[in-house]
Amino acid sequence: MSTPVYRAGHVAVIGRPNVGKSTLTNALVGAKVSIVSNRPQTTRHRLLGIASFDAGQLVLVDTPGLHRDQGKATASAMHRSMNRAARGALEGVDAALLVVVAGQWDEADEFAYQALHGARLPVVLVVNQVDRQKDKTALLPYLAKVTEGREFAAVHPVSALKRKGLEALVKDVLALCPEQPALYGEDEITDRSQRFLAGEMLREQLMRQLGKELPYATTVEIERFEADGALYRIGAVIWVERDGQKAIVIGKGGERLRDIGAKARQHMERLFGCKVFLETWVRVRQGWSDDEAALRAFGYRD
Ligand SMILES: Nc1nc2c(ncn2[C@@H]2O[C@H](COP(=O)(O)OP(=O)(O)OP(=O)(O)O)[C@@H](O)[C@H]2O)c(=O)[nH]1
Repeated sequence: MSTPVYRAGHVAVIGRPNVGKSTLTNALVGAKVSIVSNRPQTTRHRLLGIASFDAGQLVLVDTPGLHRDQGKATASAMHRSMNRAARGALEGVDAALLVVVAGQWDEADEFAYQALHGARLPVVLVVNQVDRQKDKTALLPYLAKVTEGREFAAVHPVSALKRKGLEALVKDVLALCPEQPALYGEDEITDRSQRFLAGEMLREQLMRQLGKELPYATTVEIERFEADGALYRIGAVIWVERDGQKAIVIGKGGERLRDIGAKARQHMERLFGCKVFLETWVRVRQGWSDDEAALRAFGYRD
C-alpha cells in the first residue's frame, strides 16, 4: 500500500471587503485553531490562519499589495501597476482563493481576478454565501457567466458561514500545493501570538478604514491582553505623532475609532472563538519613530 501524499502550501485569500474572507478562513482553520504569528513572516504576507488536515496543511495568507486602492486610479494606470504589484505580493504563494459573493461580480472582483491572473497563479474561485441565494436555479447561469473567458483552477460554491462545500474546496486547493511536510505545527497557539494578532487586526482596520489618511507614523501597542474565562479583555493604544493625527483617527464624535474598533473586535472574536472586550485609546507621542526606546517597546527592535 502506498503512503498517502501530504501536501502543504501558502494560499492567498483575496476578495473585496465583506465577501466572507474571515469567515471562510475561520471555517477552514476550524476548531483546531492554530494561529501562529510570532514566527517571522515575510512582510509581503500576513498570516490569517493555519488549516491542518490529514492530507495536508494550508497556510492562509493575506497579500496586502493586492487590495485595490481606495483612490480613483484610471483603468490603464491600474492595469500598469497591477501585474507588478501582484507578482511581488504573491511571491512564495502556491495558489489563491478569490472569494466572491454568489450572484455578484463587480469591478473590484474583476480587479482582483486580473491581478491574480497576471501573476500566473492558480486561482480557485470561491463563490461564497450560496445559502443567501433564494433562487437556487440562479447559481448555474451565474457560474457559467463568471467562468466564461476567465481561467480558474477550480470553482467552488460554498457557504463559509454554514460550512458547506468546504471539504471539496480543501481537496482541490491541497492538490495545487507541493508535496512537502507541514510548514507549521498544529498546536502552536499561544497567548503571545494571539496578542500579536490582536494588534495586527486593529492595524488592519486602521489601514482599511483610514486608507491614505492614515498617518504614516501610526503604530498599535497591545497594553493589556487578559483571558477571563471565555472573554478576552484587550486594551490597545494607537500611537500617533501629532494631535491633528489623533483627531483623524478618532473621527467626528469618535465615530471612526468606534467603527475601527468594532470591526477589529468582530475579527478577533471570530479568530479567537470567544467574546472580546476591546478598549482603544489614541495617544500622541511626539517623534516616537526616532526614539530607540519607543521602537523597542513597540516591538520594532530586539
Ligand atoms: N449568509 C452568509 N453570510 C456570510 C457568509 N460568509 C460570511 N458571511 C457574513 O458576511 C459578513 C462579512 O464576513 P467577513 O468574513 O467579515 O468578510 P471579510 O471578507 O473578511 O470582510 P473584510 O474584513 O471587511 O474584508 C459577516 O456578517 C459574515 O457573517 C456565508 O457563507 N453566508
